[in-house]
Amino acid sequence: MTLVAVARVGPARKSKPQSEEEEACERRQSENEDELVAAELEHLLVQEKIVEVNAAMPQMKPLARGVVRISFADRNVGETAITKFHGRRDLLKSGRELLVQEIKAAGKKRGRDASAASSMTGNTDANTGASKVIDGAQSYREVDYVAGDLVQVPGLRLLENFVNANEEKELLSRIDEAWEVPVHRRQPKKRRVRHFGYKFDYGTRRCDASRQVGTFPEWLARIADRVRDAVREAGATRGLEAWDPEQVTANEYLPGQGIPPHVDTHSAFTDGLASLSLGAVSVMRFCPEGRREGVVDVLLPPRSLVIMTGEARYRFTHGILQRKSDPIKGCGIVPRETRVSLTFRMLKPTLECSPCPCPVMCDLSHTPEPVEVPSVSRSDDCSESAEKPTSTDLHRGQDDVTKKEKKEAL
Ligand SMILES: O=C(O)CCC(=O)C(=O)O
Ligand SMILES: [Fe+2]
Repeated sequence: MTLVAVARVGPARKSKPQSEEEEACERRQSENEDELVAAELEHLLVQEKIVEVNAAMPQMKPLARGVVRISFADRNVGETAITKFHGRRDLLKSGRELLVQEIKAAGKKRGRDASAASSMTGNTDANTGASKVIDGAQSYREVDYVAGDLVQVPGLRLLENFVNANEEKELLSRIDEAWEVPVHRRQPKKRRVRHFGYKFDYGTRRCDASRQVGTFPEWLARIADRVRDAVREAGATRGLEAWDPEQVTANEYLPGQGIPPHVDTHSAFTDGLASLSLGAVSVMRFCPEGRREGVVDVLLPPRSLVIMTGEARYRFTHGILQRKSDPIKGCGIVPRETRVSLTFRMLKPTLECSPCPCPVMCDLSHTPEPVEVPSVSRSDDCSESAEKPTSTDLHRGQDDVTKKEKKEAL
């Protein structure tokens, strides 16, 4: 996979030239200058020990005035370079600030250059040089710190400081006692997981309600009670007064690890999901019906609880991009650290989803009501016989997770 960074140097260019000749001269100079910037960047990659001398160098291509596109064949090298270069004024001989304006995985998609070029024409905050939303899921976006009710994703709620630092420490050490050895071929190969209450089956994306793997240990039951009260309160208008978590999954995300966009299986879990973040900040991406338009990135601070009810639970996919750093408003590009999450869910007594709040994201078949065709027999809504593609398959626009990784990582 190729990673593309668009580096831009400031400040603004010299005053407008008077004659055609001066203009041509200026153009030549600026073309030269951009070649020089490209050469300087190349030199910097070696100097900063990001690539080795004689190693295959990233490709540098001047794109427009003061803009250089850098293609990295190696994702890690690209991300390291970007983390080290962004926002620095001390790197270029000219003393101009280096801004990494866009970074994305280059695919075979057409119009790639056009999107890169459009990102240079006014999408940059003049004061900070930070990149704004450029192209939905295709690019790095700066994530604002969002808390409280998140209006763009109805039913999403973030409660900060849900546990304190001591509780966080204790939880982390308890979870760390016994990570599971992957047994299913689709169980995440890289991300470590642990299940409480019921095992999650990565093949069916459900829990086998007949196979309880024990009750919650005391340390988890205490937190589960608090999560129960918070979800009940958040979902009071949706009839979640009796919500009680029965299954908990612990996930460990090392830098560069994530979870593909998905909706938790409609037929297996009730409305109301909650996830507690521990250890480090991360960014969760929500997409309406898995589409890139309307994507919302939400910062999850450590010790916070994110609650999904209604549309957030049934209609929006949620996922964590596989990144080594996240651009966070006011903090710059923040390297990822190990995050552990505890996801609390309640099982449905039987596999059903009726009436389904969002049939396109449902794992069960929802056949439209028959319209005066008495001779055609139809299976009931929510029959298991005709499964739709999974919600993960329905997702479009995931930028940096390959199909294979998607299958493996969920
Ligand atoms: O890590 C998280 O917070 C989310 C995990 C998740 O979405 C899941 O286990 O279904
Ligand atoms: Fe989930």
